[in-house]
Amino acid sequence: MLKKSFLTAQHTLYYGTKARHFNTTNFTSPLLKRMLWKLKEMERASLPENDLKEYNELLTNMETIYNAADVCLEKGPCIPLEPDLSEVMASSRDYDELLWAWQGWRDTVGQQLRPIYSRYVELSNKAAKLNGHTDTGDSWRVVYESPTLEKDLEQLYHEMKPLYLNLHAYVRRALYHYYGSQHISLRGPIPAHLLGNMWAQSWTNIIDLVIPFPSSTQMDATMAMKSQRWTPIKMFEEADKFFQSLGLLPVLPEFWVKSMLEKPLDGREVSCQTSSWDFYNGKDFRVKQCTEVNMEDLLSVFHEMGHIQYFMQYKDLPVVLREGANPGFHEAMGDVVALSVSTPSYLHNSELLITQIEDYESEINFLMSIALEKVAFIPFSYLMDQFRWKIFDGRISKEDYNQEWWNLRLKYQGICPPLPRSEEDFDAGSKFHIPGNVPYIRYFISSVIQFQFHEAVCKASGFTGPLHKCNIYNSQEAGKLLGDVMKLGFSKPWPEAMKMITGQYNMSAKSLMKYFKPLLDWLVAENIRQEEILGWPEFGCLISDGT
Ligand SMILES: O=C(CCC(O)(O)[C@H](Cc1ccccc1)NC(=O)c1ccccc1)N[C@@H](Cc1ccccc1)C(=O)O
Ligand SMILES: [Zn+2]
Repeated sequence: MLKKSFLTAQHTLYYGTKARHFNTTNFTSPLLKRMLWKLKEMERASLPENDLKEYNELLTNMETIYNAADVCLEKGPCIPLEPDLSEVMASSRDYDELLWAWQGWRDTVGQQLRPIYSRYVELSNKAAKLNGHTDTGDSWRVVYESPTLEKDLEQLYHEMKPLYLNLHAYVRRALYHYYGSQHISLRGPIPAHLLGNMWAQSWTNIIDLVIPFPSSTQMDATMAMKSQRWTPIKMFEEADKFFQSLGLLPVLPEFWVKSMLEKPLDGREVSCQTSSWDFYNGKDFRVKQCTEVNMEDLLSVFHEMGHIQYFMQYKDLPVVLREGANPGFHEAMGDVVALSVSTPSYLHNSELLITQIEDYESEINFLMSIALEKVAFIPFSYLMDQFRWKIFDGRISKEDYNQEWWNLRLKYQGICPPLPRSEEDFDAGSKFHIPGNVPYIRYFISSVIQFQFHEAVCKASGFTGPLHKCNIYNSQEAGKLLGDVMKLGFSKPWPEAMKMITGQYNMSAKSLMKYFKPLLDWLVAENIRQEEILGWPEFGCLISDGT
């Protein structure tokens, strides 16, 4: 991989340097200007050879540490993140067992990564400056072609904040009832290890603790998938069928042969971080996923098949334009389709949901299950690059990585570390995308635009009911909207692609807020009834030594 990465950089340097000879100011073709602008973005290829070699080694070391990490039981096996530790975080309801997994993962991964990360930051910034950017954060943001990007994102975050605060207060109350007042304060943040996920980024796994109407329909497609002996292949076939029902492209035969759809049983060490790959030859597209048979992974399958669909739709463009309109678009396509997959109507048609009761209580239960995924994710996906942008531009110095990480986790998510943390730790490094050098604001943007796309494709399909009941299965009109934008790749500025789908140029949280309106109304009433405090005026966890 190191050898290939070096050869790729040489290729990028050769063509990027050639592109730099052209002054495109007076060029008449916008497409040509765009292609040359893209070619000039050489990233790491601009580094002197020895720096480039060191940079690639740092990235490889960080990813190796992350992939090889596991947590060892006193007597007995060492267990990896996927699927074992994630399963503990999802299903354990024992405060101390959750604490063991949460701390073990961070002790193993975070501490090793810390010294490597600060050197990676230095070299990454050096490359950014050689490409004419102020720092790596600047170079990451330039792909969105928007001088007001940071302000626009802050505005979107504030539009959605009331929804998050009400969900947070309600969930805190439910966890307070279950884990008790010695662990949770109703005026404080929520301990980070109690939310059903290693990073508290998705709260769907604690639906059983927070379900508003326990006696009404609880969508549990996971049980049905397991009892009907679904397999990972079947999950990908279902996704492929759904995309075809929209008039979009089926995956090619090679996909089924060359993808890795399950964790290998032959003991091979693989990275179980999910990813999709375009081999740029117009026919080889692959997913690598350690798929488990459950609803969460079914949605992840749709997410990845959205990447694959994008690859196939733009496969005939010049290579330099084979990208999403912006990285958020590439992350959103699969999730738009997944919003339909989550509906009782789709699950019923797939025989994953027997009863389909349409009463108010089932509707609130349903909206809660979607909010635990999508609303809980908003502050997490926002803070991940607030953190890194500040490191890259020097506002966060390497001595303060962990303190600043927890300041942001408290400020935006209202969660706290259930154990004392120090600057020996690097808790941000426990999330793949940090050692994996994968920007994260794309997922925040996807969270917003996927609801704009959902509203647009539902309208195109002729659906007129409430957004959360819309299932676009079999709608060629819906598929055409998405397909036409995916065919553009990176050839047009993303606002034009946005206008093609939604009729407007800008990102807006209105669709997301419209989707969750019935739930927000219920949450506000419930929180008033319980006299909840919105937010967390107290700031720390009740650490077990009673402080
Ligand atoms: O990381 C992922 C899914 C993996 C991916 O598809 O976004 C993957 C990330 C990755 C992995 C290795 C190298 C680079 C990126 N992205 C792709 O495979 C990808 C991205 C852009 C174009 C083509 C493929 N999801 C995020 C956020 C998320 C998304 C959707 C639902 C829940 C959570 C997470 O799990 O925290
Ligand atoms: Zn993705």
